[in-house]
Amino acid sequence: MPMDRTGLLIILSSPSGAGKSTLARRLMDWDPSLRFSVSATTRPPRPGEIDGHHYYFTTPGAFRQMAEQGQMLEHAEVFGHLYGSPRVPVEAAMRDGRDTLFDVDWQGGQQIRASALGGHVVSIFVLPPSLPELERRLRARGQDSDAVIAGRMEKSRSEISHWAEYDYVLVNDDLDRTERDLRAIVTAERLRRDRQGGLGRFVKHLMEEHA
Ligand SMILES: Nc1nc2c(ncn2[C@@H]2O[C@H](COP(=O)(O)OP(=O)(O)O)[C@@H](O)[C@H]2O)c(=O)[nH]1
Ligand SMILES: Nc1ncnc2c1ncn2[C@@H]1O[C@H](COP(=O)(O)OP(=O)(O)O)[C@@H](O)[C@H]1O
Repeated sequence: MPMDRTGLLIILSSPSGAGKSTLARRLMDWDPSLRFSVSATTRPPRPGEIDGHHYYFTTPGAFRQMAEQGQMLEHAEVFGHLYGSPRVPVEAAMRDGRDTLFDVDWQGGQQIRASALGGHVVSIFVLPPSLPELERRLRARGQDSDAVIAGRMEKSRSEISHWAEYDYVLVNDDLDRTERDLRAIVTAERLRRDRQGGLGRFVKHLMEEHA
C-alpha cells in the first residue's frame, strides 16, 4: 500500500552571501526528487544565471500583474527588486507528494508559513560564522559591485534579526558539515510529515493484513 503524503515545504533563508544557494544546490544533488521553487524577479541576471533555471527574470509590470492575479504564493521587495514564488508549481508538487525547496527572504518565509496550503512547513535559517566572513564571501563570489555588496551588508543585520522565527538555525562555517546537518533536517522532517500524514492508514492496513 503506497503511503499518502503531501509534499514538504522547505524554506531556506539567510543574509545574502551566507551560502544558501550553494547549500540548496548541494541538497538538490543529494536528492534530485526535491523541487526547487524557481522565483520570479525583477533583478537583472548575473553572469551565468539562466532564465527559468535560477530565476524567471521579468519586468516590474509583468511581475505586478502576476501578483495581482494571485499567481504568487508569496512576494516581497528585497534590495530594491521584486521577488516572488509562483504558486501553481508548488501546489502541483504538494499534490504529487514532492518536496519543494524555497530560497526566500524572511518576508517570504513568513508568507509561506501563513499561506493556506496546509502542508508540513520546515524553515531553516543559515547564519555566517561572522560578518567579516559574510563580506568576504560576497566579494569572493565576484558577481556584485562594491555598491551592491555594501547594500547587502547593510541589510544583513535586519535579515539576521528574524532568525528566531525559523525552526532550525545553522551556522555555515564548514560547508560539508552544514550540508550534512541540512540533509539530517530534511530526513527527520520527512519522517515527521509521514507520522502526521498517511502513516496512520498504513499502520491500520498493516494490522488488518494478517488479522
Ligand atoms: N520573498 C522572496 N524572497 C526571495 C525570492 N527569491 C529570492 N529571494 C531572496 O532575495 C534575496 C536576494 O536574492 P539574490 O538576488 O538571488 O541574491 P543572493 O541571495 O545574494 O544570491 C535573498 O534573500 C533571497 O532569498 C522569492 O521568491 N521571494
Ligand atoms: N561554508 C562556506 N565556506 C566558505 N565559503 C562558502 C561557504 N558557503 C558558501 N560559500 C561561498 O560564499 C559565496 C556566497 O555563497 P552563496 O551560496 O552564493 O550565498 P547566498 O545564496 O546565501 O547569497 C559563494 O562564493 C560560495 O561558494
